[in-house]
Amino acid sequence: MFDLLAMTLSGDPVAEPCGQTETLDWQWRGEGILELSPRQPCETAVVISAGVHGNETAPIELLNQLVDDLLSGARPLTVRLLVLLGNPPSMRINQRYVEADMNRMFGGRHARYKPNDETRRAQELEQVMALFYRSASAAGATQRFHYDLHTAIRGSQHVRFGLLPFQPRQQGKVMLEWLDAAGLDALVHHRSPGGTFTHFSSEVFQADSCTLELGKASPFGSNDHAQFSGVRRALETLVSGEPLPEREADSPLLHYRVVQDVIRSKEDFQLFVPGDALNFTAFKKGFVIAQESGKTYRVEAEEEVVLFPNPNVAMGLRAGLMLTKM
Ligand SMILES: O=C(O)CCC(=O)N[C@@H](CCC(=O)O)C(=O)O
Ligand SMILES: [Zn+2]
Repeated sequence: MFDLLAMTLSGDPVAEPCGQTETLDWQWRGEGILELSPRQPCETAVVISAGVHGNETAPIELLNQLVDDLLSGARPLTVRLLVLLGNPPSMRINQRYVEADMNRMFGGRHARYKPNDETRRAQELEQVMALFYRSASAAGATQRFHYDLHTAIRGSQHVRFGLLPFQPRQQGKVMLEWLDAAGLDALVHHRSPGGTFTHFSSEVFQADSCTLELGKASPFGSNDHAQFSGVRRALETLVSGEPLPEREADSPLLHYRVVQDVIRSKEDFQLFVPGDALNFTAFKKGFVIAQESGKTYRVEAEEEVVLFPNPNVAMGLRAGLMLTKM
């Protein structure tokens, strides 16, 4: 049977770019880009992406299994579904990216970079998403979701969490209930626009969008999928129109807001978060998080927690986020 991940990793041209099962039609729209449509009319258009960072393999495996279940008929499809494996060349070499981080390029920001495979791919994904949501709307699908699946570089005090892109409208109630049911430990609310894929889908297509972080990056085949069973179950219910699963978590979902974006903008940038600090480690007021000529980042609230601290990002990019509890 058609194996999305194997097909994408092989890089081979696809012999049959479209096909059907008893209940759905599928179409290979480009490398790692698969659209699935049920024969019945539906109100919901869903994009699920993974592999925008090539070394974040757990969600790629999870998504591949979901596609397999749909194509084999083990699971019914009741939504229009676009599945995207974001950055196949970086998946092949198990690296976050080849030349530049694609998850900073969306919303046309790819035009600010020297052209490369990743700028072209970001543009292609934007176009594919636009066509998908438009054609789904024309076919009567009015509700749009986008979940972009990632894993973190560091270990984390919250193993499963989501990041909601900044947007002026209220976050959709249906999505918030879904995120809770998926058993996430925390939700981070961005406070400014960014070049992420979910910011793009939220801003341009008014999709209910969330970046999901599932554990720590490991090579293909070495992921503990039991950690993400709630998210897998929630995705299954989403694509099959089933009731939400029961939340499997000991504690309620925590909410954080971003209070500082730490940007590496000078060569002498230094980050003072210890290399072994987990995501969501707390720092007290006054702690110097980072410094470069002309700028010092300090904890300003009584306590702030750090997310994605990384001194090795390219110039001009985010080297960490500071959050407070909401
Ligand atoms: O662990 C890290 O440093 C990064 C993990 C990751 O790729 N996270 C996403 C979050 C996107 C968002 O803010 O919505 C990213 O940095 O692109
Ligand atoms: Zn990522």
